Parts: sequence; structure tokens; C-alpha cells
Amino acid sequence: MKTMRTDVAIIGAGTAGLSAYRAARAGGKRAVLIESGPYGTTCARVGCMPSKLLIAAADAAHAVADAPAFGVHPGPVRIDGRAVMARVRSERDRFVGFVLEGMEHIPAEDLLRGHARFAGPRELSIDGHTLVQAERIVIATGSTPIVPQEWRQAGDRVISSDAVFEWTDLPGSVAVVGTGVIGLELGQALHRLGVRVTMYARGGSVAQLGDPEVLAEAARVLGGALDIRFQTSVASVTAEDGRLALASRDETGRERRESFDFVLAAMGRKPNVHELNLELAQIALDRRGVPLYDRRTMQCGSSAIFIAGDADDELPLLGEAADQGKIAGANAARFPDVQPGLRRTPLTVAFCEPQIATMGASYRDLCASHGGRFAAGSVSFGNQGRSRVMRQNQGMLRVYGEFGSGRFLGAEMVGPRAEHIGHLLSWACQARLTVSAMLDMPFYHPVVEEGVRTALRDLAEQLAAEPPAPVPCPDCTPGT
Ligand SMILES: Cc1cc2nc3c(=O)[nH]c(=O)nc-3n(C[C@H](O)[C@H](O)[C@H](O)COP(=O)(O)OP(=O)(O)OC[C@H]3O[C@@H](n4cnc5c(N)ncnc54)[C@H](O)[C@@H]3O)c2cc1C
Ligand SMILES: NC(=O)c1ccc[n+]([C@@H]2O[C@H](COP(=O)([O-])OP(=O)(O)OC[C@H]3O[C@@H](n4cnc5c(N)ncnc54)[C@H](O)[C@@H]3O)[C@@H](O)[C@H]2O)c1
Repeated sequence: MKTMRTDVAIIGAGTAGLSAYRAARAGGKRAVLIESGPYGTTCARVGCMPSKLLIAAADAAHAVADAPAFGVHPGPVRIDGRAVMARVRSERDRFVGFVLEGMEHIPAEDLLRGHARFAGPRELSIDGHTLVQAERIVIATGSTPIVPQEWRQAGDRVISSDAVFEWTDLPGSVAVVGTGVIGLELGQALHRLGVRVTMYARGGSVAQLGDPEVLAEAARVLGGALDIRFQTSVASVTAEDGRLALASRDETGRERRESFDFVLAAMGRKPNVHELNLELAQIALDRRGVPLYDRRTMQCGSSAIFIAGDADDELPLLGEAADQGKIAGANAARFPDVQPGLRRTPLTVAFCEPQIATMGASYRDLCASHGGRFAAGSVSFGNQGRSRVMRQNQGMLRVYGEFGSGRFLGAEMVGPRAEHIGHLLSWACQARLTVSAMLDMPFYHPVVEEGVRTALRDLAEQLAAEPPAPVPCPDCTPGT
């Protein structure tokens, strides 16, 4: 076995790993980037970018289908599935190409191919061919979609999101299991592109929402547009005449058997930390086997090991992977003098329609941290002017504020332009603005943001009143 020495070894050349590599090099250290899979990052290859390409095609189809409601009659819609998927794949390849181009400046001796496993707290074995001795190590191994083992036995038509972006044509029918972000984004896009889509939610969850009022509104609106079977669990998936038979059971115990071309498991992703021999790393793990770490420094205990991106299972998003990688790489370079890095206000967006966004402290966090002693203002977009003009007058926004300080704390939303409103509100949150300072800001007319003002006014009124006695959170059961 070859032995290699380096200051910093980074496991995983995805977004977090590349960011950590750049930060470690900027810190003046020699760094090695170890990758077992294809280069190009999850985001560009099978994540953010191809999913948004598919959604863009679906939005185009939807705009044409919706046009007659404005008195515009474009004629019958014809969706060319091959052309749709050809564009998704070729634009995806372009985005991957940019990542590969960006890697061209990395010296060949800093890139190592193979699967890394700990051989000791400062040693990694790479597929048994190379032993890397590193002063510091960054774990940036990403995550893998969860597909139940028993369903896999039904064959390769049981898929995760990865496979969707390899399709050369659109299928006739897809069962989507899970109403998280991936299920909703891909399920709705396929539905709008003419695929028969049925979605199964074992509970009532919708994307990343935790506020019971926003959740109920999202379930109502999306449930009206899509065939979503809430409170229905999938009992089995079996192969049947070249297709898949899916057996499900609803909350009344009623069983149903339906046939689909594909079953898309959109049931979450698990961090890639279970094949790293972490027991040899001498770091503490949580009960799921994920290393315990300080979220400001990304350091695992007081060790020379750092973690970043989906691998730590904190908030599996692209921006988080980039930020956490930068902090981990910079601290690996300056170890043992680690310093807190910038962690931004959390912001999540699901690109379904209506879009879903959360920012700042979530309703569930506030129930735990404030014991019910926070105020919530709300607005419905049902009659909001500009939303109605665009025929996008659905959904609601709830904004949260703190009694006493009047500080804006966070929000949850399903509704039009949520990707932009999410940014606006998360900036206000990070700037630690009070609700009254936000109301002093300009609001143009007629814009969807006037709805935000209505919700903030409602919140300001409530903050002016006496805080209520602490109440238990009405619906904070995880997974509901
Ligand atoms: C369908 C989909 C849509 C998404 N859409 C969005 C979106 O719109 N916005 C958003 O913010 N986020 C989105 N995400 C999430 C985002 O893609 C991820 O959070 C982000 O890509 C994670 O980056 P990472 O660096 O942690 O992991 P990755 O980019 O997956 O990098 C990890 C790398 O580590 C390698 N590796 C693993 N184990 C080892 C080992 N032992 N040895 C060597 N190499 C190893 C892997 O091969 C991989 O290349 C989406 C994800 C999916 C799946
Ligand atoms: N727009 C975006 O930012 C974006 C888009 C896609 C993915 N992502 C990231 O990828 C991550 C993974 O996405 P995801 O949608 O797979 O996970 P998720 O955690 O968002 O949702 C998983 C869903 O599957 C359900 N589920 C779990 N086990 C199930 C079972 N046995 N039967 C039925 N349902 C089950 C859960 O209740 C949940 O609703 C997200 O957490 C997100 O961070 C982000």
C-alpha cells in the first residue's frame, strides 16, 4: 500500500468538499481531495439543477394549459417527452461541465480516487491502495436517497430521484412515495408534463412545513392540484407484468392495489457516514451514527476532524454545504486555533407551486424555545391583489415575533413568489430587525409583498398586546 502525507485530507469532492479544499488551501495548507464517485457534485448532477430544469419545462406546460383562463387560447398542448428530457440532460451536462472546469486548476497530486475509510484518527485507507496520513480530516461525504431494500427486489423501476434525470422519455405513470421536498417538486413537475402521478404520504407532512396552519393550507391547496393520498402507507411494491404493483393502506385500514410504470422513493436521504469506519476515528457519534460537532466551527469534539454538508444531516441544502465546507476547511487549516464561522439565517424553498418557504426560527423551534410565548401574524393570499391578478391567489404566510423586544423571528409560507419573500424575510431576520422597523420599509404597489405587510401589521398588533400564558405546542409531533 502506498503512503501519502498531507496537512488536510477531505473526503468527498462535492459542494462541501470543494469548498473545504479551497478554504484549506487559502489557509496555506497542503490538501488532498478524495472522491469515490463521479466528479460534478450532487447539486449539478442529480440535485438542484436537473430538478429545476424539469420544473421549468413543467411550468411552461402549465402556463399554456392555464392561458385560456386569461382569454388566451394557444391551442392544444403537445408535450414531447423526449425533447423535455433531452433539454434536462443537456443543460444538466452543461452545469456539470462548469463544475469540472472549476476543478481543472486543482493539481493532479491533490486529487485521489477511491473510497476513504478511517484507519485511525489521522489516517485514511483509500480502497486498500493508499494510506493517507493527514494532520486534519474533513468529512464531506454527502447523503444517499433512502429506498427500502424490500422494494428494490421489484427491480430497477423502483427508483430514487437520481434515476429520473437519466430518463430519455417521460413515462406513462409514476407513484411518488413521500411528500417531502423532492416528492412534491418532482411529483408536481411530472404531473404537469402529462404523467399520471399518485403521491403517497404516510402522515400529513408537506415539504418542510411545521406550522399547523400553513401545513393545513399547503395540504389543501396541493391536495387540490395533485392526487395526494395523505395518511396512506405503502404496504408493498412488487413486479407485475413488466410494471409495478403498489399496495397501500389508508387510515381507515382500506387497502388498495394500483399499477405504475415506476415507483419513485422520495422518503428522505441518509448521511454517508456509515461506511467510513468511524469507530476508528475516536469521535463521539449521535444515536444515528452521525458525528457530534459544533455547528459554528464544524469541529467534531476537540479532534482534528471536521464535518460539512449533507454528511452532518443538519440542513441538507446547497448553500449550507458551501458555507459549512468553507468553515470546516478554514478551521482544519488553522487547527487547533479553530474559530466560529458565519452561519446564516436558515432558509428553505420548495419549488412546487404554490412555492413553500421557511426562514429563521421554525414554528416547532419557537414552541420549544419560547414555550408558546411568541406572536404569529398571518395573511391569506386568497384575496391578495397582485396574486389574484396573476391567478396565483392561493396559500398563506405566518410571521413570528418576540414579545418585549418586538424582534422578527421567522416565518413559514405556502404561496406565490415564496422564493423571493423567503429571501426578503430571512435578510430581515439576520439583520435582527424588529417588526416595526420592517413596517417602516418601502412596499410598492401592486406586489405580492403587500401581503407580507398585512401579515406584519397583524403581528405588530398582537405584539402590542399582553403575551399569553405559556401554551403547549398544539401539533409538534415529529413526522406528523
Ligand atoms: C433532487 C434534489 C434536488 C435538490 N434541490 C436543491 C435545491 O433546489 N436547493 C438546494 O439548496 N439544495 C437542493 N438539494 C440538496 C443539495 O443538492 C445538497 O444539499 C448538496 O448537493 C450536498 O452537497 P454535499 O457536498 O454535502 O454532498 P455531495 O455533493 O453529494 O458530495 C459528497 C461526495 O462525497 C463522495 N463520497 C461519499 N463517501 C465517500 C467516501 N467514503 N470516500 C470518498 N468519497 C466519498 C460522494 O461520491 C460525493 O461525490 C437537492 C437535492 C436533491 C437530491
Ligand atoms: N428545493 C430544495 O431546496 C430541495 C429540493 C429537493 C431536495 N432538497 C433537500 O433534499 C433533502 C431530501 O429530500 P426528500 O424529499 O427526500 O426528504 P424530506 O425529508 O424532505 O421528505 C421525506 C418525506 O418522506 C416521508 N417518508 C419517510 N419515510 C416514509 C415511508 N416509509 N413511507 C412514506 N413516506 C415516508 C417523510 O414523512 C417526508 O415527508 C431535503 O431535506 C432537502 O434538504 C432540497
